[in-house]
Amino acid sequence: MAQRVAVGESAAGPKRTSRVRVAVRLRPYMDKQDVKAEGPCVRGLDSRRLEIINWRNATETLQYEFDVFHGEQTTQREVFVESVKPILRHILTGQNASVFAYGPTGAGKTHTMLGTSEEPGVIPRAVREVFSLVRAQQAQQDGWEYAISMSYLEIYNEKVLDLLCPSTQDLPIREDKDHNILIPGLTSTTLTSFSDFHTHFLPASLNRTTASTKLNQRSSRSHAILLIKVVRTRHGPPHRQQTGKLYLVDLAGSEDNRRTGNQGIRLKESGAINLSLFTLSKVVDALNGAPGTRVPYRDSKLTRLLQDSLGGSAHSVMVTNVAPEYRYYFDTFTALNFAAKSKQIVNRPFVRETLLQPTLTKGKRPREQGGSGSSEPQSKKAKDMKESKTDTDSEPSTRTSAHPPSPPDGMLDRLLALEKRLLGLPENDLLKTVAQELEELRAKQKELEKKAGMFNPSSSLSSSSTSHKAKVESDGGSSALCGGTVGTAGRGLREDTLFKSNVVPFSRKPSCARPKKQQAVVPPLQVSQVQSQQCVEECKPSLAPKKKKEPSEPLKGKENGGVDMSGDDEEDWKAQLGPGVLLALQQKILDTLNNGSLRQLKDLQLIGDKKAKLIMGWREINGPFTQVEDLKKIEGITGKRFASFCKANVLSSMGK
Ligand SMILES: Nc1ncnc2c1ncn2[C@@H]1O[C@H](COP(=O)(O)OP(=O)(O)OP(=O)(O)O)[C@@H](O)[C@H]1O
Repeated sequence: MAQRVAVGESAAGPKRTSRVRVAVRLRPYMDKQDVKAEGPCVRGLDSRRLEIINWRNATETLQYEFDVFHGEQTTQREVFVESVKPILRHILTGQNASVFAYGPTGAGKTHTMLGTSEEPGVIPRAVREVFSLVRAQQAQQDGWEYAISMSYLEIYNEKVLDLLCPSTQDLPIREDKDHNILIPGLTSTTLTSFSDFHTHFLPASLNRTTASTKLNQRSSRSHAILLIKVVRTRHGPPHRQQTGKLYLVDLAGSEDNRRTGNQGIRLKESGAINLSLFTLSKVVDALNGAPGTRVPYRDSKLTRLLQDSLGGSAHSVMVTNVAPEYRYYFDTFTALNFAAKSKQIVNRPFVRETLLQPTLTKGKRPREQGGSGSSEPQSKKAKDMKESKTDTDSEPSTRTSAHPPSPPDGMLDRLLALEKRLLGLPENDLLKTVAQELEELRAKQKELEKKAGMFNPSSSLSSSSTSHKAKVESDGGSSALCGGTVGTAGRGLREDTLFKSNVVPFSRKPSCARPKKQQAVVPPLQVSQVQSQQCVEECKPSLAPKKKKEPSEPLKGKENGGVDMSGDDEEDWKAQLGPGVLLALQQKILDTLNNGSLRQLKDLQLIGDKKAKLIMGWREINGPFTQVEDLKKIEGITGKRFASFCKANVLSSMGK
């Protein structure tokens, strides 16, 4: 009987493990992607390290270290030779290998994996290499007979589609008793030469689902997975067969739909893409967590399919593609954190081998069975990072940090959690959150209506007096990425400490100047008629007269639009509301601050994209806000600004 044996458990030697090798590739800077001419926010330091400007303080950078860093000038050949070629030999000995390109949309994943006819990428180079490895083995007459085959599929909207046979419907993913992942019905085409591969692969690639989005004219809307299988058979005794699989995966890009401009079908695709990448990051989390943690492979088709390539049996290489322009900053930041996490995954390679029945006739391929087989110890992966040229942009002499550049323990968890939230909630969670929110609002409305009934019901005020649209100038919002209002003075001690170990001053002047002032449309302050009545009764001297001039007088808006309600009557309005109402409304704001998604935070008055992200970052690092006043600990939120925030949001939520 045949049996699959983990390399580590073989008699051949002590336990050996193979971890996921992480390479990061920085795409060349593209003018057209940088409409504000802000320059790059990421740069290479050496053949393993890069740095990115700290979004909390533009005078600092965050440094990361990976197995390999491929700078902007790296050629396709160099990427292949340094990051991919070393793992390919394993598939000739019954082991699995996988290469997957991860990263934000438009950062260069397809370029890396597929490339062009002038600059072929990892996929054509890897397949060519497999053929030449097999030829070399055959030339040695090692007693094995080799057969190479390919399958090609895409996961589109959580459906597995056969790219070699596009008419087939969603294919099932199965696992056999040896935990091999199988896709019954998936076309498998035998290849006899590299040109054979070309013949089948090129037309199949055209079947892949792509579309134009704001960020990429030809954006991959699916995860494409090429499977190259090498089966080697020994016909003399002992009759054995080994199957090695190579997965070459071009993942769809993670997307922030506020930037892609996706709508309709694109938005649905994007939801599926983000969900599967989110699951991928959960899988990575679990693999890095305590032993025995449940790994949620089954939560998405992508992770289910990659199950025997990630954290399992494969020699894996993840090429994380990042883009240097500021518009990709948060995508880059989260991708780097994801990659840094993945670096810790440990795989345990094993040989997939079947002992053949002696009666097997030549040419017949037996079914894979469980059973014992010999295992081949995998040689420990050599640290063969050759020192490549130093990125010309880097200025190591100006750096003073002697600390290891990778983020400190614990920080990664928090950053990953932040990443997940920034990627957006899964659709179901989002719906639940919205439903819950609506429920609360209804209850609040009832409560307010009840209260309103207690005041003079005949008194009325036109709602137009409090509802106003005005174009206001942003305060120059000063992107957090560019320093702007983000100073260091207000930064919490803990945040300072956390970053101290791996941040150094960015040695050149940050190329981003303060952003140009933006025009923002102020959403109407929705104070309902009910509250208006309440105000007239309770706050005659202050609020009522002011309402008259509000529509014609643009208010000072901050961030993404909002109203600056600060003024002489700062404390008056609180008194007018009454302590009970005020407390309830403040609690609601506090809940949003602690639990709100990025979108919900941005829905708060005077909170724009930058502040919302700062709030998320703050609570990731410091835990929940204990009181609304804690907001003052966020950089750029001064006492005055906080007062305006409170007033605008309390009044605004009364209006809801
Ligand atoms: N290393 C590189 N050198 C030159 N051009 C590059 C490089 N990487 C990417 N590009 C170019 O950048 C653009 C976007 O790259 P690509 O389509 O590969 O991104 P992607 O990450 O696959 O995006 P998506 O996830 O939306 O499919 C393409 O025009 C591509 O040719």
